[in-house]
Amino acid sequence: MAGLTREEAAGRIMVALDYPEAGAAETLLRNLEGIPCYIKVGMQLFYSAGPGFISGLKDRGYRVFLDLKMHDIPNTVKGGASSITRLGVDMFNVHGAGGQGMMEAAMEGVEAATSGGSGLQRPIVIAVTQLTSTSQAVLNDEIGIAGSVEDAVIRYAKLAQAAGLNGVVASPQEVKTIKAECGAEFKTVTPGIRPAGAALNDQTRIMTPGEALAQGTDFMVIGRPITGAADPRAAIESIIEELV
Ligand SMILES: O=C(O)c1cc(=O)[nH]c(=O)n1[C@@H]1O[C@H](COP(=O)(O)O)[C@@H](O)[C@H]1O
Repeated sequence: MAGLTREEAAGRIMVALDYPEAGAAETLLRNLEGIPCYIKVGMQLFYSAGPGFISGLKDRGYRVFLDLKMHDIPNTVKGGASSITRLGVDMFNVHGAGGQGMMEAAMEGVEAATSGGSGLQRPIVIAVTQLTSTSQAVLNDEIGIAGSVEDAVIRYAKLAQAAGLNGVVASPQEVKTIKAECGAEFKTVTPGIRPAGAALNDQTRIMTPGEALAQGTDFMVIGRPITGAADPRAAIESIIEELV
């Protein structure tokens, strides 16, 4: 629908390896072998498999998004960002709720790790806005933030941009407004992707892969619709098919 090549389409998909240990993740990777997708490692797998798993992915040529959603005082986040940068990942995230100062500290951490001829690449740094599991009702009535989800997301996106970050994690439903407010170059990474008919699980702000691409999203984070499928390779192939 959007004229992407198969390779471009695969490159926009970030497969979320939400597994309890490396063995299960390796089984999935073997199943998807040869598909040039991005790999997302989140807290469940990283806390279990650790930095060695990340270097293994990099050695095999994968682009890696390390999703640890750092949210702490600026000094701690700065140190964490340096350590993550030294793992050689292509992308990592912090939580926008830490505010502009915390996000600036993350960028200082990246700078500290990459300066002085370290030879390390600068990862793309993005901020989590409002989780895609958060509904309008939960935001207003439970968390106690007034206004629309979209307003809250845009507020974080602008703070992230002011802090020098490269983009945000948000739902595909907010992509057009983020791009309008922050510019086309500001990256949008969107979970909450559900092929037509797939189970929503705990996601609330969702779109199909084709709809998300039409909104102009840069990357789609997709976990269970692929990892929970009886045939994960067929599942990702069918998503790629929807995007070309
Ligand atoms: O930062 C993320 O990646 C993230 C942010 C967000 O708002 N919502 C969200 O679902 N995610 C992650 O994206 C993935 C979505 O997985 P599925 O719901 O299984 O497709 C999970 O690994 C989540 O941790």
